[in-house]
Amino acid sequence: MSLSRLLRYNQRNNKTTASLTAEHAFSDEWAPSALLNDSVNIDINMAAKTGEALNGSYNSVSSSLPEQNMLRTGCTKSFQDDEGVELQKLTTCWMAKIDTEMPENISKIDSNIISSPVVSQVEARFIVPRDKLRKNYVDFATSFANSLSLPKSYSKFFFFASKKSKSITKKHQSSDVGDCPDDDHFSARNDHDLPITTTTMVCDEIASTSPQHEYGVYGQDGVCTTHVYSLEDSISSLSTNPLDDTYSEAVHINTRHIENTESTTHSRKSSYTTSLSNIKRLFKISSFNNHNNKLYDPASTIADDYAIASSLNETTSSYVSTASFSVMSENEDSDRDHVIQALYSNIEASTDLVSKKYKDLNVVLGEGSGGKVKLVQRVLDNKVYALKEYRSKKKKESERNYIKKVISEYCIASTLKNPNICETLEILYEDGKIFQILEYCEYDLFALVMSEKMQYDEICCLFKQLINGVKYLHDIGLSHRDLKLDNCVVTRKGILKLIDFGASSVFHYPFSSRLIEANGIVGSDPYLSPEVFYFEEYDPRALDIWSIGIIFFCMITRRFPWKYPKVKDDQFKAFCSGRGVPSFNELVTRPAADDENQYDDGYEEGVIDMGPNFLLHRLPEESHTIMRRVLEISPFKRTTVNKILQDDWVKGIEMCQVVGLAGPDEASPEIINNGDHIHTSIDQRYAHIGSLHQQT
Ligand SMILES: Nc1ncnc2c1ncn2[C@@H]1O[C@H](COP(=O)(O)OP(=O)(O)OP(=O)(O)O)[C@@H](O)[C@H]1O
Repeated sequence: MSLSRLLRYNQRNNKTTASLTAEHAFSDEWAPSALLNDSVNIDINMAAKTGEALNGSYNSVSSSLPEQNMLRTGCTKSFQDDEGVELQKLTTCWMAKIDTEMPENISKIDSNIISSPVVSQVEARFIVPRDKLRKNYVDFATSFANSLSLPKSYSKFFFFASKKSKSITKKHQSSDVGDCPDDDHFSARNDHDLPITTTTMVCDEIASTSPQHEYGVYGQDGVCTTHVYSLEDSISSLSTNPLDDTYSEAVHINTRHIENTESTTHSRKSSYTTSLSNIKRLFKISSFNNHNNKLYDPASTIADDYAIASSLNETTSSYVSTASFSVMSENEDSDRDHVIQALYSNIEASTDLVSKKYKDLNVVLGEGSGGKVKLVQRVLDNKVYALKEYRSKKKKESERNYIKKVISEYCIASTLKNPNICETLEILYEDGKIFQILEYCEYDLFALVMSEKMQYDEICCLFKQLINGVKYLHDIGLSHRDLKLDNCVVTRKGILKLIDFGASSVFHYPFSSRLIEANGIVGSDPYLSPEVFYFEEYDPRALDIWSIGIIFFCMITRRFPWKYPKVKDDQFKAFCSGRGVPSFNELVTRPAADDENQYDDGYEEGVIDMGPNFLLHRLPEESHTIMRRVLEISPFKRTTVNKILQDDWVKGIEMCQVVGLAGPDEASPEIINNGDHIHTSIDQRYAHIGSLHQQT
């Protein structure tokens, strides 16, 4: 299906491109296309077959598959396309050059149906030098006050004092091994103090009756204890383990948070409300330490940690226990209200109207759950920017929450300074609407992928830039949580930048070794990692890593691997199969191996129809080593952004880099193309999702 046909279809069906993509990516065309092979005549839908096997009473998922269905062959050459003209049309650009320009193991795909990737996410851990932290604090407070035309002294109202309080604690798992704060999942196997919630206690009870399902929660003695997750899918379709009856109860109790799972884009209720209080807390810590001119003080950190946990609870949706929430000071809450109202009043009172400063160029770049993004020109110097007009307040939404969401996103985005992060310049208010001004980037990655013009080297370059952008976020304690093609924009010179920090979350504060887990399902289904559906709380870094893998897959194949990562999805089920474990429960909770070289995910050379190979055989062979670990089902075994960058293939990617200062207000930064690849140019009419929609 060509782009225009796809979009017309989309329009006819009154769907967004993204949801269309998601639906189509998993049509019946997928499995057979992957399996067509001259040498092995398979006339069944393998995914269905695999699903059947998974539902049967076999000892293990791998043993459940009949031997004759195991394809072990060089699958690429024998691919047979029998869709005639339509298919030929589809394989015109770089896909047509697969045999010559891409690694041999990549199989052609028989359909041109592109998935419109929907992505999400934010935020990183913070182990930053004190100097850098102080600088961040000063930059943030100053830029925030400036952007709102606040007097400098006003920024002090932005930070709150924490209240010391006792809390019941629970040990939490971490996701990887290693104590080095600069490396990977730094907090692995550390104990983390978090207030207990009702839900976690319920699950603790359940888990204690089924010790073989315990995972990833390490006590001082190094023994795993338990964690919370719900497993309705595994029960319904995968597991044959009698102990799973216990899990039925857990599912019954813990599925309240699984909402809107059929929709492509998930609610951001919790994440939006997280950001402001968390970022205030984050800077409060630096403010505190700076003010007292003393080095890291564990005592103050504990108090701060507790305060962070309190403010974090504010962000969770109604199902979360209020045991810790209730101890949050009423004063603190009203302080916060006061500040938000004051900030809002200040924006409202501003005479810096958007219509006076920017001319609307009547081009819609994109539209999402957060609002509409348009092209504008600054009156002062005729420079072009992207203007994000936030959606209006919903009827049922309180004014406070609405303002908080908008300001949170702005606070985070405007603080980030990196060549691979889109610069946010200012926030403005006019006629009851709030606007954000962003650096303009000529293309979005979704449109570039849809153009079918990208060469392999260019894809790799953009992929490495994406990893670098995420590394920057993770290094400062922030996870994005909504990474997707649509949230990557690209400049004319081929520099990729991340946008949309509406779902981002802080996972780590300076001077704290504690991992702050995220909760809630945010983002877009195809990019979500499996644990997001199964765990009540999860490490948001691992979610970002998974989304990076899905984005790479989408760039290479121009389609989604599945609709969502749940075992009721046949494609995802096939991906989970053949891994030598009895149930999905075990798959998603497998702890990290002590010895990384012992990594085992069931990968088998030559198998193309199930397990990791289900995706890998569609990707360049050189990417397999790291992509296995990126798309690792267990978040505890999944790799980290630093390790991705250490991979030989990734290290060897020639990536375009910005040298000097980035951003529209700076003198033009130099861009170094470290290879001889070129970056695709596409007609501006097709350069953004918004304009694609307008064309149809
Ligand atoms: N700085 C920019 N330059 C060019 N295009 C942009 C820019 N920012 C956003 N866009 C376009 O607008 C689209 C929507 O932007 P954004 O993701 O910020 O909106 P949103 O409402 O938060 O979307 P979502 O539903 O994903 O939350 C992007 O996919 C992109 O195509």
